[in-house]
Amino acid sequence: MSTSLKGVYFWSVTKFLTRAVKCINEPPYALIILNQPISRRNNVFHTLWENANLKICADGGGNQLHEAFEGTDKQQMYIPHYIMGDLDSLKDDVRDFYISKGAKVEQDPDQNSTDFMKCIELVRRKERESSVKHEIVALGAFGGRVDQAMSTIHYLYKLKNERRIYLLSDQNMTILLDKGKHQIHCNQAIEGPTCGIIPIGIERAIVTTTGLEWNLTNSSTSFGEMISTSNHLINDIVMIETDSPILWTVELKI
Ligand SMILES: Nc1ncnc2c1ncn2[C@@H]1O[C@H](COP(=O)(O)OP(=O)(O)OP(=O)(O)O)[C@@H](O)[C@H]1O
Ligand SMILES: Cc1ncc(C[n+]2csc(CCO)c2C)c(N)n1
Repeated sequence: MSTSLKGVYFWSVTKFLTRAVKCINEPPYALIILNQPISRRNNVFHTLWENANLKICADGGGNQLHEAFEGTDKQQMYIPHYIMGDLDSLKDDVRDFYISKGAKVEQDPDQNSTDFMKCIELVRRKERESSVKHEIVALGAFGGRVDQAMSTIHYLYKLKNERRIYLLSDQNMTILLDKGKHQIHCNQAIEGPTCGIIPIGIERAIVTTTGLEWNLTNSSTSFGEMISTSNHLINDIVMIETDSPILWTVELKI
């Protein structure tokens, strides 16, 4: 994944939530809607949707999209390009509704990969056709099944050298920071104050931070030793240097 000349990775985790109009300077992204409730109160959904180049529902994610806007005009507005998965969750009436509105429904029965991974495979396929590289925003990544949440984090690891993936849930944005230096641009009107640095999937990490209330300085972090949760942003720029991949998670005020 690309870094600046100084080898620093730049992140703007709220850029998706604040873009008023499609911005040509930002990399295109694919929005993947997972099978978790979409809150109608979530007033950034429209922004996320409008700015996405490719809109995909992962199987039962189609039911969630349909249900979230049931009985409103918006149900007709939010038509995904694809519904993809093994399709053991997509309801027949939802499938028929979206097909009638022009969505493509694709079934992949493979029982060794999740619907989320099938959606990522679809993004890869579309990229081979168009040579456009997408970042990925996955909506509804946490809040339900723990095995699904862990599987999603596992894919962050698998894809860490391929592309940026942002996991969104109702109250959080989560990304994987690979080993190296990271400059995270936070918009405190939307993000924080609460954040965490989670050394999951590795033995331990040595981490140094600035911009947090409880900074780490060459601190060793691992499960059973110390992990930084319930930390607070105190700056719009957070710097994190780590010798191993770690999760960065920040609360959203949306
Ligand atoms: N309870 C949940 N919590 C978090 N994520 C979920 C949950 N349920 C589903 N997902 C995400 O939404 C995607 C689509 O889920 P769906 O319920 O349609 O299929 P599934 O059969 O439960 O999942 P899969 O086939 O991927 O194992 C999953 O691949 C997963 O990424
Ligand atoms: C070691 C191992 N554990 C679990 C599964 C089951 N599984 C993993 S992804 C998936 C698809 C669900 O739509 C299913 C059934 C497997 N195949 N291999």
